[in-house]
Amino acid sequence: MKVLVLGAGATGGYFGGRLLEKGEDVTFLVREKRENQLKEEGLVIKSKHGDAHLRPRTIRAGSGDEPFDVVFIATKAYHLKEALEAVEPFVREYTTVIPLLNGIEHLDEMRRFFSKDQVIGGLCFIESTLNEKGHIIQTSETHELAYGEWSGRETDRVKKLSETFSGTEASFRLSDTIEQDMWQKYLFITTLSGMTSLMRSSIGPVLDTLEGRTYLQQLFEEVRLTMVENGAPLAEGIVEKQMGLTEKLGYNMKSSMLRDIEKGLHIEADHLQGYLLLLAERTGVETPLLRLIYQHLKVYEKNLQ
Ligand SMILES: NC(=O)C1=CN([C@@H]2O[C@H](COP(=O)(O)OP(=O)(O)OC[C@H]3O[C@@H](n4cnc5c(N)ncnc54)[C@H](OP(=O)(O)O)[C@@H]3O)[C@@H](O)[C@H]2O)C=CC1
Ligand SMILES: CC(C)(CO)C(=O)C(=O)O
Repeated sequence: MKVLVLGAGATGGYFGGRLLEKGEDVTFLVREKRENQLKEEGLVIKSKHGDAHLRPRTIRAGSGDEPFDVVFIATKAYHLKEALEAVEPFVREYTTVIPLLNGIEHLDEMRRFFSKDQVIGGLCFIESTLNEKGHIIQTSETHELAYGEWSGRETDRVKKLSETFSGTEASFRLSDTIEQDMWQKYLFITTLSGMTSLMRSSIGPVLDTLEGRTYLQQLFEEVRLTMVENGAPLAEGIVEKQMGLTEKLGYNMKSSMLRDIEKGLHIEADHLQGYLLLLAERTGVETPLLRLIYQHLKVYEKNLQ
């Protein structure tokens, strides 16, 4: 299977790199600076699951229209439109497109570019970042990429994907509840990134204070209610489950949003917290803490300009 990864950053570089390491036919669609970095340094993964030093094949936007069987979309949400324009010529009607972004709003944009049938569900659980040399630094125990049909069915195409993804160092999981998985990850990441960014702290110190835990629970509840009122298929008891998961995170665990803030980079505030506020307004859900967090993130963005 010919695999194209759009974006050789922290997530795309990691999972695409693991497929390449296994011997799959992987190409990365990149921009000039990253292409040069990959030529000079190679695709370097430093991970608790084993390091890798790879020489990937890269292509650039406008460099032709070679077809691919599967395309991973692994950019930040604020780069999505340009990224989709770049990848479009490499997609055919038989191509399966798998998004790795956090959130939900990108699905609308992707379905405008490709047919509903081409885009399946996808997400990843991983802590990964790029250092100043462009090396991928992967620090979490979990390094899982989940994908699946919206119907949950094990179709021929996802069976073929499973074969391609099996035996890889990272964990690729075929899910029969991918829509629910994506909403639940969205609940988790909006809360975790919102709280750790607001507090400018990893999760440990936040949980170490009584008020921190109370606010975390309140934020989970605001987001859960917003999602449920907008028809999201969340499981019963999801807040208790995710509070439990959060308590088990390492003391120094940070969201990728906080890591980006620490590096002075752009963040996905509109895509994550902002979109939820729109959904809350649409259905009349009160979300005071989410509003404060969004305002805080917008002030950070304003100061970047
Ligand atoms: N990092 C993490 O731990 C996790 C991240 N996520 C989510 O995954 C998504 C991707 O995040 P992440 O991998 O961290 O982001 P990164 O910024 O590390 O990587 C994104 C990559 O996309 C590239 N890119 C952007 N636009 C284009 C384009 N038009 N053509 C080609 N390449 C392009 C960027 O390249 P360039 O260098 O040219 O800008 C960059 O290398 C986000 O939604 C994030 O929330 C989810 C789970 C964990
Ligand atoms: C919480 C985590 C690390 C899980 O994958 C994540 O998605 C992020 O920080 O963006």
